[in-house]
Amino acid sequence: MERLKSAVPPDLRRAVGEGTAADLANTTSRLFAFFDSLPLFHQVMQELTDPELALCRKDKVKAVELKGHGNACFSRREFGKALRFYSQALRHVPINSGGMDVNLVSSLYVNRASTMHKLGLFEESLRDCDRAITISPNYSKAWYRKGMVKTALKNYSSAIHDLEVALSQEVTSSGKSNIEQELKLILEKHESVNEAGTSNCDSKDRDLPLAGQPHKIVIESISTPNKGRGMISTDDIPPASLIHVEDPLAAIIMKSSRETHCHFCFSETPADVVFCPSCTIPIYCSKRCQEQSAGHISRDEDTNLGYSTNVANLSITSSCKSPRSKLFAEHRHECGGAHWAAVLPADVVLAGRIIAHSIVKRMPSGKSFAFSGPNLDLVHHYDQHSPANKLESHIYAIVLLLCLQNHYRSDLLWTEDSLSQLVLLIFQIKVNSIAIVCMRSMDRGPEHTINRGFYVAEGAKMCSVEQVRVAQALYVSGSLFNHSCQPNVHAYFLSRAFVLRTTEFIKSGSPVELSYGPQVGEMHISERQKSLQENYYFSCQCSSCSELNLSDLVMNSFCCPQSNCLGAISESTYYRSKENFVNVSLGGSYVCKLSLPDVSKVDMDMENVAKSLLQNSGVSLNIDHGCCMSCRSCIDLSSALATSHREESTIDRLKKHTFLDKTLITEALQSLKQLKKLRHPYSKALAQAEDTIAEAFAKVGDQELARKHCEASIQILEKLYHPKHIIIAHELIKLVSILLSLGDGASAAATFAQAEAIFSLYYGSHVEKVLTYMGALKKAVIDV
Ligand SMILES: C[S@@+](CC[C@H](N)C(=O)[O-])C[C@H]1O[C@@H](n2cnc3c(N)ncnc32)[C@H](O)[C@@H]1O
Repeated sequence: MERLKSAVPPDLRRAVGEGTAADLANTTSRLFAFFDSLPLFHQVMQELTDPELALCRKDKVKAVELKGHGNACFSRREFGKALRFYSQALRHVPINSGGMDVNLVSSLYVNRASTMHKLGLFEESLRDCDRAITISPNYSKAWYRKGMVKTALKNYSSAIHDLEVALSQEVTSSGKSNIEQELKLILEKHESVNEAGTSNCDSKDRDLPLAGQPHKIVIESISTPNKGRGMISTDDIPPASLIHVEDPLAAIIMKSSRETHCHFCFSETPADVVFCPSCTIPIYCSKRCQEQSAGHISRDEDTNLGYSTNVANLSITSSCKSPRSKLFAEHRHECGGAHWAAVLPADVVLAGRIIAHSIVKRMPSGKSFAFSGPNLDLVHHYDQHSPANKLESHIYAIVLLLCLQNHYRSDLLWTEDSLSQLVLLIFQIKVNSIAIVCMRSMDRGPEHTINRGFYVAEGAKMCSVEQVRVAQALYVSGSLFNHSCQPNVHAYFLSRAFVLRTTEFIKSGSPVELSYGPQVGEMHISERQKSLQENYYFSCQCSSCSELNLSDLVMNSFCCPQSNCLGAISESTYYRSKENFVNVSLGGSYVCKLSLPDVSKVDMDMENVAKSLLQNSGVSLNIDHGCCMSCRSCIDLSSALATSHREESTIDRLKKHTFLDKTLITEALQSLKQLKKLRHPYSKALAQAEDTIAEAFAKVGDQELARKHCEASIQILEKLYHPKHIIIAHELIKLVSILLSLGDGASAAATFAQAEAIFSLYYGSHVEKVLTYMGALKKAVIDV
């Protein structure tokens, strides 16, 4: 794309960069006319759309070669490596009905099944056997392997059936006698051992979980004076109520998760990963996801296959009704050899999926029709974008349109207006799409340092999760929720479904707002304002951005040099006007204007931290950066900052080392001591330092000290966030595992109950679905 960008002449570049949304018809058609006469453009389009040049074509020769490597590793008993080679072979082998070499594909499934059997991955192995049998029902080796895995699972009667089928299909006498021997052994075991339950081997290929039903709560979209449209509640809503469940109009995996997560449901892929039948790019956790994403669905596509969540009970009035999403094979138009979808940025490919969805919905069979995108009526902020962004999106819109036309051929006619619509859609996606976040389990050996993780007693499995952004999606109704830095709803995902739950009581008529990322306690007001302005083009006026609050005062602050003063010293300058407003600026730039909280409601912490600002009403007052907000003593801020960064990075070394020696911990403790002299006792830097040190002590087995530092971290976090914030629950979970290791069952149970109560507020009945470790931890707490 850089080649195309630099070929655009300066006058056209200027016209595009300085143009507004009203000029789009003109700027897009001028740029298209320029590209149409540019040989380089046609070369780029050829590279992107010609299947002969595609890097993602199926390749039988390569598949055979990879199978050979797999076989060699298997004979050397390098099963992990063999598994990877067989999977890669399956990725490259043609598996669509046209070019499929049936014997090669089914032997690959069976070889992978045998490898997974060796690795103890029984469920996965059985699924591959079934895949081989579906393709080659008379394939003796597939039935044999299936029988052997069932034997390992002690499911003898089923294993006997499978081996009998294998025997009836086997043609070689050596093969027959081998199966007969196994059968004899199994029959003996069957007589002496009780039967195990049947395994749910094909569960992966069955239905995805339902997201659950939202409460019958009415939220509606209204027009607000300064936030555009927004959602409000038309009823009182209790805390922890499920208020919204929605499937995406379209979604796309992030590049960083392409090799680890299913491209349809976005869960982590199992060992028996499934590939696209026509190209080598997407990977899926099951055949079911593959079919939904790439097409080839044998059942009626309009039938609800069990995954889509039912939003029928959710009353959303006015213009924000979500179209009942029909299943649409969103990868189908990208497939077929060309690799443009793997090369273009995710938001551009997402725009392509939305257009393809609308094309497929309206496509009258056998007739050409004019392109027009879906009328999503979403904000785009086109005019506020930088000239570079505008030019880039123009180029992507032209390229995408031609890629789509290449797929739909003469069915798709387009006009200048089509290009303007596409540019706007790309900008709508920038502001309205939502990152799908999943909780990745980090269940490794106890030697690993973890994020938000915890350890249980010696020898037990360590369970932990970290948040990963796996995909980007557009939700039609979900796009109408505005932002607050102190949200009253929590958003999470069940597979592709977007779920919203209230975290506090919401009075009828109040705004229902989620966080776009920036939150009080997580980010300082200056960072929140900057992030929201840069990404969403608004200046936040939520309650936490319009009134002075403790969290913002202390989060990045230093402590006062006067020994008995709890005042905070900030990098920001606070100027209080006679009208009792406080103007905040940072590094000479204005940040925002805040009102003073009602003095009668100010708690002691806040008063101690910012006495000067709160008490001298009716006079103007300047608290310069580096000066105490309570007693106005000053420190050398730049030297304090430099020392703090140095000490923080000494402590952070604990996270980078797998094996912690005594010196590292001693140095970290020294740094913590220095940090405590510098940083305000409620500052984020101290909370993080305490947390890192707690994890280090847990790792080396000193659970008493781990407990002490973990509790210190929680105490600070309770000042920065409110005590029922989800961050506190994650920290409490760490404390539970430390308490379990100490054998303090009573404290562990009480702390677990505290964390569980907070999580229930955020996830309701979905707690264990989202935080998969909770079930095991609960059991550990009960068992102690
Ligand atoms: C995902 S949309 C939300 C719905 C939007 N208000 C509408 O009318 O379609 C995001 C945009 O809404 C506006 N917005 C969201 N939260 C806001 C807030 N707290 N204050 C001001 N504008 C806000 C901004 O223009 C932002 O770019």
